[in-house]
Amino acid sequence: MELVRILLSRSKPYTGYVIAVLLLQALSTAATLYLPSLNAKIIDRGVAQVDIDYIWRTGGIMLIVAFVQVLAAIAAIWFGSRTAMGLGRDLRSDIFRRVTRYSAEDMNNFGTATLITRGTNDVQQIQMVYMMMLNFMVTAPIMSIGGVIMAIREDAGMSWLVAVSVIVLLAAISLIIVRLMPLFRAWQGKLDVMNGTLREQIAGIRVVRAFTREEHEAERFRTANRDLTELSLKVGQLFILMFPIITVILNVATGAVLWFGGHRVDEGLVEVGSLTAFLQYLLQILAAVMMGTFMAMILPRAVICARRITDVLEHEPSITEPDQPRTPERSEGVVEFDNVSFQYAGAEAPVLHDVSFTATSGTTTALIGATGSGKTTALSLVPRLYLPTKGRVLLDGTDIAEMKRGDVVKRVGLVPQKPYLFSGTVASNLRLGAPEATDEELWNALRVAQADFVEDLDMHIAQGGTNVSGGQRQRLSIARMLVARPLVYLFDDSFSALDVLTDAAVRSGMREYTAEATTIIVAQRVSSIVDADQILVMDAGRVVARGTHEELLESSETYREIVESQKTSEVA
Ligand SMILES: Nc1ncnc2c1ncn2[C@@H]1O[C@H](COP(=O)(O)OP(=O)(O)OP(=O)(O)O)[C@@H](O)[C@H]1O
Repeated sequence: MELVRILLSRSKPYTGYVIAVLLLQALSTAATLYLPSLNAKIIDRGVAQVDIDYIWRTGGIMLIVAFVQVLAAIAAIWFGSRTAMGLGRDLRSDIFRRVTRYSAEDMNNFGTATLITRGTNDVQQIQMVYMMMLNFMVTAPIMSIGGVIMAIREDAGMSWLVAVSVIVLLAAISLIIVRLMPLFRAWQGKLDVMNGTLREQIAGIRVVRAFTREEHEAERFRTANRDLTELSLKVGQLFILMFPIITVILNVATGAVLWFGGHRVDEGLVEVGSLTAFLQYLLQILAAVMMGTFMAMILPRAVICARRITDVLEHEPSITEPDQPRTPERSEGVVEFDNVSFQYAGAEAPVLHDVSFTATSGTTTALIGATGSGKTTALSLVPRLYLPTKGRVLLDGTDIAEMKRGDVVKRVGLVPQKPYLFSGTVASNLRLGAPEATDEELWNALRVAQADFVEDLDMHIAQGGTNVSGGQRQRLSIARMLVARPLVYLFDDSFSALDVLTDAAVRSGMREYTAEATTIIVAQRVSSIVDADQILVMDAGRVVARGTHEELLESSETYREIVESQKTSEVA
């Protein structure tokens, strides 16, 4: 079972701590078990025979035992917490490390939201169960078995009372738990729905406002929220029921012990002190039973979480490092697509079919075509975000599948369609690919990328770059790539948020960077690519025409249509 595997394998670094917890808990429980029998002695010998000296002495021992019990319990919890928290930290960092090795395809398959939940909430569940296990694992068995032995030693004649109380308590708690479990499972589902709704609404708040859908969305959220609340109330009601029921059982058990015990004291079968001790042992046994049932209640959830975490940790990234990596002998940045086809995992048909072209250094290759024709997909094969399902992508003559990821990334820079900025400053974002870049280099890249809104390199950038506009984000991410100075520059529709004049200014400024490099541009606007050395016209995943702007105007009907459609829209 995954939970056992996770706990056993990951406890290894904390073996010393785990042993300490177990020993300390054993000590603390033994002390707890010892106390009632000392109490019995004080009553039966000290009080009954008015032996003040004996009362003092045994009372002193009780004090020391109680002190040891408290100290051992505190220390056990301290070691237990450190172990459980340490295990949680290790798990989280392993999940993080594994996820950073995932390819784009793996990320698509899992989904960001669930990976976050698994790395936070699920780990927390495991931590909690582990912490309880460490503390109950020793306490509950010792307390229940030891309690039974000690109780029988005090008065064997009433042991049937222990059996009856345990059975009644178990039956009552089980009845409640059986009704709670499905509610718990449903609750997890409802929580997911509410989180999902909330996430979607916050992320899409602008669209909601733009289409004045606030009322509709509020209603959707209200429903999700109400479902969760109703279920939580049901869970709460059962929980509330649990406490009075347990209290009643404990009190009835106490009453029964006093009733039957009282008669036995009358008959001289047992002494008062032993009766008191018996009562305390009975309560301890019932407490141990409650611990056990509580564990049984939270265990299934942890089992599910462990399974979800194991799925992440054992998922082999779909793109792995080659066993014998090859490094290209040249460093020119020549990109070659050799009969490349590509199909997304789970998709019904390929989105690229037999794409072949070569982009050499010092030249610009442009991809143009209808929405969904596969331009972005083709571009994302260059930095090895995906591997082709057929054919090869070569970088300086070497298949990128055979290169180390680091070697590919060093040579290739991509400005994605939706650029992402990290929380920090302009400088920290620009230095992402070149940590040693000087301020001067940053300013130069900003100037070329027309990011003239930046007045200070320490300007704050919010998570995701949400405190700058879409166009500004694009300029910053262009600057970020310029700073890294790769051999291959990939622009995925990176100029779309720029106006025509800025677009032209950026492209002409970039020549000082890209003169020797290979540039591949995906563009919607023909004006962005008229100067390109070769233009590939894509349609439904195929390259249907290639050539310069002039050549294509002559030869390609599709290209002419694209040019015409843009002229019409410009006039309009
Ligand atoms: N992660 C994915 N999983 C499955 N199919 C995908 C995925 N991403 C894109 N596709 C599909 O692949 C096809 C090509 O998409 P791609 O993004 O490469 O097109 P594009 O030419 O760049 O479009 P646009 O100009 O709109 O950016 C589309 O039909 C799209 O539905």
